Amino acid sequence: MAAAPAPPVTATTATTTTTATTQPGGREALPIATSAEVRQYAARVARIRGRDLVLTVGLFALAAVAGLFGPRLLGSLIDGVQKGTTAGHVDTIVALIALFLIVQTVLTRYAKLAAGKFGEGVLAELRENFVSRVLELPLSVVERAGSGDLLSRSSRDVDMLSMAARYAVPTTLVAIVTVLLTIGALALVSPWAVLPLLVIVPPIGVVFRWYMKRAPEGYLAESARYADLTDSLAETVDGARTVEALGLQRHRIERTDEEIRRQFAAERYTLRLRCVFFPTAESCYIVPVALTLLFGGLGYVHGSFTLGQVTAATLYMQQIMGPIDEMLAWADQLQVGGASLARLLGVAGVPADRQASGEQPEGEDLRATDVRYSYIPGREVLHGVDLSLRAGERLAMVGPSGAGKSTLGRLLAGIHGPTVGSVAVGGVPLVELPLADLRGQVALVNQEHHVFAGTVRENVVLPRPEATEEQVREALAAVDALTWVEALPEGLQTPIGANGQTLSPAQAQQLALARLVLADPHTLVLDEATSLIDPRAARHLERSLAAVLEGRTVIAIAHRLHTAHDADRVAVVEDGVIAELGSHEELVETGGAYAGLWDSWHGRGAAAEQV
Ligand SMILES: Nc1ncnc2c1ncn2[C@@H]1O[C@H](COP(=O)(O)OP(=O)(O)OP(=O)(O)O)[C@@H](O)[C@H]1O
Repeated sequence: MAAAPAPPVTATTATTTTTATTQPGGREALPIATSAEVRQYAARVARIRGRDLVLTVGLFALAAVAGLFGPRLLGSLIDGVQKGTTAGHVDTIVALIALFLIVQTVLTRYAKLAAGKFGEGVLAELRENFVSRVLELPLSVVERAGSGDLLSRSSRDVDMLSMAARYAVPTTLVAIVTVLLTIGALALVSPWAVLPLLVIVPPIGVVFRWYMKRAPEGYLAESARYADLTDSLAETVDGARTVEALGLQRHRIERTDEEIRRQFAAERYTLRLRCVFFPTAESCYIVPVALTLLFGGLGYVHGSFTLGQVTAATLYMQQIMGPIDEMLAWADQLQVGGASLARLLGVAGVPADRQASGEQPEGEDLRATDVRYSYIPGREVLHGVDLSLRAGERLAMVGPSGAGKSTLGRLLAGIHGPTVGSVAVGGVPLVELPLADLRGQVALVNQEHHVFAGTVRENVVLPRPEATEEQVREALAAVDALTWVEALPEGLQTPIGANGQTLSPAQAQQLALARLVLADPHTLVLDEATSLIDPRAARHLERSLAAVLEGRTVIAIAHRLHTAHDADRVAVVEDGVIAELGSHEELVETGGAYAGLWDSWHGRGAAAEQV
């Protein structure tokens, strides 16, 4: 096969430190664990599951020992027949061969069972760790990495690893044990019988080293390219309407073609490695058998070996090639599994963006002190914001597009931690509160009203799984949603989301609001909560929202000036700082940016309501 150029490897070769790398499109891939970390993890698993591992290897070793009696007995049978023996002796040997075959079969069955238990146990633990690590990932990291990377790690990499844990690891261990025992059995037949095996060690060693030097990078690059492709496809599907509206089909197809080309190059590279490695290794297998027959035959003619010895040595030589082949074949799968394990473990290398200090907030006041924030290192979008809110206060944030209102809102809701400075509630920084406690203090309300696959009840109780039926109904009633929920075919138990009843955006938003009522935070940050919903639904929703806001501190990112007019204070955000802060009256009197906006709103009338 023609040599393919090696694809550029953006995933690290995992030799020194856990690393995040930049992907096409400016995305920052999640980190990949180093080979030292992968080895440490494997050693830890071997320690924790030592009993299962010893049982598995022990049973396979016993099965291999049982399998070694056959050739030896056959050899002695041939020698016996040659020298002249009784029919009874022949029958005994045949019965013994049959007995050892049965013992080997039974032991192999239990060994495979033990191997299965071991592999499934390792996999289950790894999956659980992975899921809990993914759920703890800082949102900012997921946003930077894109969903494709996470999706491919949780699907393709888990699949690859399950192949390795279920089959490659146990089979390789068994093959190693079987090869060692068979070499021992060969040496017992005659120390000379081991020599033909040594002939194939150099060529297989060379090609194996050549392969192992290239394969880890190759498989990591293959996984990374697969993640890029998944990302690109997911982006196209998510943004299908935008693609259609802006006529971007050609552009998206070209982008996908490019991703496919890169993935193809990565796969062709690893295929080329396999095309060199496997044929070379497999063509070596026949050599020791041929040499044993040749030199064994010569030795027999010269009287150095018996026919039985030659038969036993040839059978052992043939028998040993099976496990050697399995070792080499699974080495490939182990490489793939190792690369996948490095990608799964790498997720644990993402530093947490919050660390619970155990302190409890005293009071409900929210305070931002010298808050600075950068999405991309070196590109600050908030430049030192100070803001203090009393419990129960209503603050409206206004300002031009891109000024930093949403970013500040997300920091005030504790979604992201500030790069510099702090946002604290009752004296405790939000990033020092466990997530469950944080959601009971401050929450963000925005246009994202995702409906999870499950029943209406399951969707509402997400922040408080222990909520009673009565509390769920009260929460739904508070946002004016109980009537339509009860009208659904199975009421609270009606399946919604994927494969369930379809909800309107307003209904989905009401469920999100009911969730908030259950979480019961004292402070809410509203970001464009109703702007995308049709005006009639919006009015209905505003009533639901008003019920939720009642009695809470509210920071509203205001897109209508009347929201600002009705608020206790208004913050004008410009270029990442709070340029003006005061009540509507004070700001109008000062004659600054807000006064200008207010004048123009008056001047243009209701049509100019949008800021
Ligand atoms: N996820 C992100 N990654 C990188 N930069 C971002 C990200 N989100 C926002 N920004 C940048 O941060 C700056 C502030 O954006 P932000 O959305 O907070 O402004 P805004 O005042 O809320 O604007 P709008 O009213 O249009 O929503 C902008 O320059 C924007 O491009």
